[in-house]
Formats: sequence, structure tokens, C-alpha cells
Amino acid sequence: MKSFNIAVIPGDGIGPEVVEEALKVLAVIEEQENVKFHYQYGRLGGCAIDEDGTPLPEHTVQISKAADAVLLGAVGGPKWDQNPSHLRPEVGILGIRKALGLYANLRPAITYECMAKVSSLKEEVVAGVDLMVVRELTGGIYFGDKKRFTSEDGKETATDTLIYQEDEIDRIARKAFEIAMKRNKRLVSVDKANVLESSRLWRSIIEKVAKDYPEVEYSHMLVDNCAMQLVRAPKQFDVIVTENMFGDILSDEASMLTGSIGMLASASLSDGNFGLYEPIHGTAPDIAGKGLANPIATILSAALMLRYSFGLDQAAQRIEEAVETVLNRGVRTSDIAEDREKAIGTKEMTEQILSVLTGK
Ligand SMILES: NC(=O)C1=CN([C@@H]2O[C@H](COP(=O)(O)OP(=O)(O)OC[C@H]3O[C@@H](n4cnc5c(N)ncnc54)[C@H](O)[C@@H]3O)[C@@H](O)[C@H]2O)C=CC1
Ligand SMILES: CC(C)CC(=O)C(=O)O
Ligand SMILES: [Mg+2]
Repeated sequence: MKSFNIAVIPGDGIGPEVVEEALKVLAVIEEQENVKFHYQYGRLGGCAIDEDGTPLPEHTVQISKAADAVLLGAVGGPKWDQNPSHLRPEVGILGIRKALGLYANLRPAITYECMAKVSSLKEEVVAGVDLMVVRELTGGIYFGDKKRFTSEDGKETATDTLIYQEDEIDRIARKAFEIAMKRNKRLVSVDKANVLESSRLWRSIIEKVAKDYPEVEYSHMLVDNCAMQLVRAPKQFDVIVTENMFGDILSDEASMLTGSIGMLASASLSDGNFGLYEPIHGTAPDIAGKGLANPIATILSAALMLRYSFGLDQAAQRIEEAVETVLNRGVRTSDIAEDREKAIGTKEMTEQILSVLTGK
């Protein structure tokens, strides 16, 4: 029997609530595929600050490195917002991405047919959206030097450095072109090359890499225009490749094309099969502990894990189809409900998905 090691990092807020649901789905897949998943649990973010005195305990890095894949909830919350910068939960998530070399963050945004009317945008604008944001994940302004100081004229001052080296851009560009080759062979590279030197370097590397993928129709777009185009005419996009912060922002925006941020899964990859899988959303402090969170983003992240890290493509597809079937039946958590009175909770949504998956 094949077996896989999974590091499970529930995190904070709704993180543990949605990870618990994804694990229920994986338990069904174990039976159906005759495979075994071995779990090791680690702390990250706020809960790790409280328990271990650091947002990124060494134990969590070790179990993640030893695993075939990592399943993560989300980290952070108001409890730790006033902490000094090295003791913030977000240092944990950035640190683990860096420690595991996860430079490519894939964020697919697909609007299921029955969900087009749920989006805050017009149905005809979002129906049929199927795009992939490929976000550079271990470079850029989130990782550059940060400083806080009093300047010579006595003013409180802060700086964040946006730094990219050519090889960092080259590898994410190749990843994105490869993905475009397997999709509709259209790629838009998003930058701010009219202002930022780092974007001008980005653009020149994209141009070079594009020569190796002559079949891919590619173009450049400035990030402010892209933010607008995503809500004006999102179906023009197939693959979007962009740097870390732009990708973070644009993918939250893209999630609303699908109905809710609670729908968007992600895979963070390096060069091999190893990956970290997490919903794109955060810890949702406003609904944490209430049993209201939509578990679909995390369940679909587990499906991506089966596909990209374990090669269990059919199992991944069955999960995706089960999610779509449940949505087609009108089953809704409150974030995607047209009628909130009829919305169900986190666990009930999973039960519905499990029922389709098992046929029971
Ligand atoms: N990867 C990670 O660990 C991330 C962590 N965060 C952290 O999360 C905390 C909260 O950040 P926010 O800006 O509020 O973003 P958020 O994504 O946690 O929440 C934004 C809004 O979306 C809703 N929402 C998010 N996920 C949902 C789900 N599964 N079902 C239903 N509704 C959902 C929330 O209720 C909230 O109204 C912060 O500490 C932030 O740093 C934010 C993004 C990613
Ligand atoms: C919490 C941040 C560091 C990251 C983020 O918002 C994201 O990866 O989506
Ligand atoms: Mg984000």
C-alpha cells in the first residue's frame, strides 16, 4: 500500500476549523484509493508564539521538511497585532515558505456555473471564468530589508525593500509558461514597469523566457490596469504571473469572481513534487469559533495536494466534482449564500461533500 507523510499545520482563527474538514475528506480518499496518510502536527503563527515563544518553531520546519506535503490553515489575528515585528504570526508563514523553498504559488480561480449569480459582479461578467494566478512567493517586498528609524529631521520613518534577482524571476516565469502550455497557452505578466526598477528587470526576464515558449501568447500589463481588468472582463485571462505582493492582492480580488474568498485553494511549490497547500484566505477573526467558515478552499487545497504532490489525479478530480455537485444542489455556507437564512455551517458543508464522495 502506498503511503504519504503529511505535515498538518492548523494555525490560528478558522485555520484549525477548516483543516479539520479537509482531513475528513482525506480519510475518505485513503479508503477509496487504498493509500495511507501519516500525519505529523506542527504549530505556526500565533498559537506557536503562545506555546513556543516563536512564530516558526524548529519542530514545524523539521516535520515539514520530512513530509511529502504540508497542509496549512492560516495564521494571525488581532491578539498578536501589536507584537514586535519579529514576533508577529505572519513571520511564521513567510518563514516556512522560505525555509521550504516554495517559490511558486498557484491560485486557481474558477467560477462554477451555478456560482456566477453568487458573485458580487454581474453574472455575465464572471460566468465561465477559469484563470490561474501564478504568484512569486519567496522574494519581493515581503522578504526585503525592513527598517524603522527616526530620520535626521526627527521624523518617524519606515522602509521596506522590494528586491528581485534575475534567477528568482526566471524560475517563476518558467513555471508560469509551463502551466500556460498545459492550459490555454495565454499568459499575462503583471508588473509596475512604468515606475519600479524591479518591474523593469521582471519584464526583461519574462521577455527572455518567452523565447523558449513560442506557442504561448504572452503580454505585459501594469498592475493597476490588471486590478481593473479583473473586474471589467476577467475572462480575458488564462494565466497571470506576477511578483509576491501584486499576486497576493490580485488573487484576493480574483477570489470574488468565484463567489467568495472561502472558495480559493492554493498550492505552493518548489521544483519537485513537494508542496504546501493552503486556502488563500486568512484566519477570519470575525467568524472564528462560530462554525461558519467555508471549508471549500481548504478541501480544494487538499485536492491540489493529491494531484501535485501524490499523483492521485483521479482522487483530486473526484473531490473537485463532489464540491461542484454540492454547489449545484444549492448547498451554501453564509459567505456564498444568496439567502443567508438557509446557509449551513462548516461541518454541514463537509458532510454534504462527503456524502457525494462516498455515495452514502
Ligand atoms: N496565509 C495566511 O496565513 C494568511 C493569514 N492572514 C491573516 O489573517 C488575519 C485576518 O486577515 P483578514 O485581512 O481579515 O483576511 P481574511 O482572509 O482572514 O478575512 C477577510 C474576510 O473574508 C472572510 N473569510 C475569509 N475566509 C473565509 C472562509 N473560509 N469562509 C467564509 N468567510 C471567510 C472573513 O470572515 C473576512 O470577512 C490577519 O492576521 C492576516 O495577517 C491573511 C491572509 C493569509
Ligand atoms: C499573511 C501574509 C504574509 C500572506 C498572505 O496574505 C497570503 O499569502 O495570502
Ligand atoms: Mg493574502
